[in-house]
Amino acid sequence: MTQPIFMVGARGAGKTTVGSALAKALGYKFVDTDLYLLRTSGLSVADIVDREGWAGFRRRETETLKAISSPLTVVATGGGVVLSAENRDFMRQTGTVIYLRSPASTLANRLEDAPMEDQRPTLTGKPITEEMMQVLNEREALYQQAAHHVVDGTQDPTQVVNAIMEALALPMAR
Ligand SMILES: Nc1ncnc2c1ncn2[C@@H]1O[C@H](COP(=O)(O)OP(=O)(O)OP(=O)(O)O)[C@@H](O)[C@H]1O
Ligand SMILES: O=C(O)C1=C[C@@H](O)[C@@H](O)[C@H](O)C1
Ligand SMILES: [Mg+2]
Repeated sequence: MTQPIFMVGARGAGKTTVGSALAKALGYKFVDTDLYLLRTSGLSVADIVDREGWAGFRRRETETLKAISSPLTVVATGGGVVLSAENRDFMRQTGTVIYLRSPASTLANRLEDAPMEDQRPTLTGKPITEEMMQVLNEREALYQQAAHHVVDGTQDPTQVVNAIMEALALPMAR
């Protein structure tokens, strides 16, 4: 299997953390749409949203997704990548899509510990637990629709990597 592996899920799901560990375990390259955008434009998500609105950010995200996806690569996506049918189709058709699934309470706890507001400006204006409940209500079906494999993301990152390897029927990481 050489096609890209796309990590999807909500903010705090571990797409960046687990995706990077998975790439290491597989000897794949690791890329991240949020970090690529930050590095290439010099603008944080909050900066882009201030200047261009969420629609501008989503346009850039779609361009980035297509530009950085290549064989033997793990791609950590942004939490909202599944909102676009174009993105969902692209990922499903060109790669293997892993949905890292955790309840809103787990996501909110992680985000409270590491808010990174520049990269995660509020989506709803609500407190974090309510925001994550609303986001999952709105997106759960889209994450499921995009995914080839749904993996429990509540375990520690090494265990999540091993669960993904098992789902992909690959030898386990040590
Ligand atoms: N499996 C895990 N167990 C415990 N903590 C985790 C796990 N995965 C991620 N974290 C922690 O949760 C926080 C968010 O993780 P990460 O940045 O990887 O999420 P993300 O899905 O990439 O979010 P975003 O959509 O905002 O980019 C980090 O502080 C990270 O250390
Ligand atoms: O869930 C979302 O909509 C987002 C998640 C982050 O990864 C960033 O892509 C951005 O903050 C938007
Ligand atoms: Mg991330």
